[in-house]
Amino acid sequence: MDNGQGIQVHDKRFEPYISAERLHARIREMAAELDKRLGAADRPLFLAILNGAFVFAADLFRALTIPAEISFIKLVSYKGTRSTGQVITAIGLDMDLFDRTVVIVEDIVDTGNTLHAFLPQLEHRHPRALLTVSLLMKPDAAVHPVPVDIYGFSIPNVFVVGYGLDYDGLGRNLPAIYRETVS
Ligand SMILES: O=P(O)(O)OC[C@H]1O[C@H](OP(=O)(O)OP(=O)(O)O)[C@H](O)[C@@H]1O
Ligand code: HPA
Repeated sequence: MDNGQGIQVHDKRFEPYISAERLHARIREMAAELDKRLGAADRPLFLAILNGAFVFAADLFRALTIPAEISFIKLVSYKGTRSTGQVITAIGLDMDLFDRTVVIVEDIVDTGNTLHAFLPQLEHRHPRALLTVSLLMKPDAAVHPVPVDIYGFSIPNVFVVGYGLDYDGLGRNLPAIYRETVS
């Protein structure tokens, strides 16, 4: 698929953007920051959002040295009424979050719609603290400002694939991140 110049996924061309080495170096730094910030927390609970975050979450979690738990949840979004806007249901969120230190793990915050709709649901469960961690964020695409406490890379408003991120189901297994080639 990779001919040295770029790759094809479905109908789109992509070019190398963030190498596997840069990803892993940055993730080690993020884990060190989390170790420091969560060192006093009692068994912080990492909640990784499926599907995209599964690769990042696995590497980030293994780079931590503090005792911590991890669980994976899937968000299903549908359009509510005009007053409720986007509605999100979390599948697999069956643990008690009361008084827990919870760390949301995302692969990307793009428009912010997902976390904007989901974070209030978590707040309603009264965690002791709620942190958000995202590998990537696209500030120029933000529709809703959402708090991202720790992020790996701030990127322009370009479509990216790889390292868990997909284009129509493909590309998640690429070890690095590629950006769409706009000709
Ligand atoms: O800030 P936003 O514009 O809401 O975009 C971010 C969300 O989009 C992606 O998920 P997606 O719904 O594509 O599902 P996937 O993780 O299964 O690919 C990504 O994993 C985030 O959850
Ligand atoms: O740039 C992106 N790539 C893949 N999935 C995404 N979900 C939100 N933004 C993106």
